[in-house]
Amino acid sequence: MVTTPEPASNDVPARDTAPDGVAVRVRGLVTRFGSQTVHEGLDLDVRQGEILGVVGGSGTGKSVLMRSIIGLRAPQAGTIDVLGADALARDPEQRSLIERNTGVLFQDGALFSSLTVGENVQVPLKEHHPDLSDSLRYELSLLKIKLAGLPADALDKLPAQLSGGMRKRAGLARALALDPPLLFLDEPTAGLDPIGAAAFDRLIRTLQKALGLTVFLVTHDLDTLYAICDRIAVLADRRVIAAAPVEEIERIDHPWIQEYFHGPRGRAARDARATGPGAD
Ligand SMILES: Nc1ncnc2c1ncn2[C@@H]1O[C@H](COP(=O)(O)OP(=O)(O)OP(=O)(O)O)[C@@H](O)[C@H]1O
Repeated sequence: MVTTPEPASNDVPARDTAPDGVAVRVRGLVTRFGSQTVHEGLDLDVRQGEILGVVGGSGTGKSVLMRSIIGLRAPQAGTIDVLGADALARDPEQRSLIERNTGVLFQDGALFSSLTVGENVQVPLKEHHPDLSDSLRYELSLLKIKLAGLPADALDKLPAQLSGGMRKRAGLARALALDPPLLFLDEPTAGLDPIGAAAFDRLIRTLQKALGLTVFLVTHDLDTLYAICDRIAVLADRRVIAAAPVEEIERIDHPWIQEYFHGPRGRAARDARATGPGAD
């Protein structure tokens, strides 16, 4: 695997392992918007090396949770630890360490529309490794684009010239630019047709295994949950009511879980896993 260079000696050391096997630890999280309480004492562990699927009804605070973990919004209370660093610290060194160790794919890809795909992938490289030569940066962006399953000629295209599925892959290439051990994905298969969604699921699983990634994945897609997630965390009643493998989650006697996992779509996703190409 090609890796980005070691930081300079006066820099914060890269940290790519969790001290105790827990890559992300959230404790007592409280999130409020005005009089609306979204999270009330939410606890969650993301274990190193797993794909954790985060599910819950609309408005239960999945995206806000993800944004809090990656430091885009400060909660009213609680602690968030990412690879042993305090994610809520304002200390720029801690922030930089977390930024360098996390890749994020937002729902719409969040690419800069005026930059080519290659330039988009180079943005984090320029920010965190300004000393890299242009040619090395170019080579790295090409590598990431190929890793994300895009053809080399996608490098010089603008995001608007790509299909929705290709834009997601370009966003994934950018998320992987710094070789982060932690990947955050917000609704990665939303808007993709079933074949494209299944291909994207397989890509995430393949990359996760090959690169040893820890993945936090917000989704509504039952097929994704059954196909690639090691554990599922369910948000309801302003907290994580369960975090376990899908077979255990299905059995929990909670109205939202029963409706979600045992409705027609849940049954179809379960059947697809049992009979599909990925079945054991
Ligand atoms: N910046 C904001 N200002 C005010 N309210 C917000 C803000 N961001 C989120 N909320 C509210 O917080 C709640 C949780 O939002 P969030 O986007 O995390 O939900 P979600 O679980 O991801 O939902 P969905 O599955 O529909 O995407 C919602 O009620 C939303 O309206």
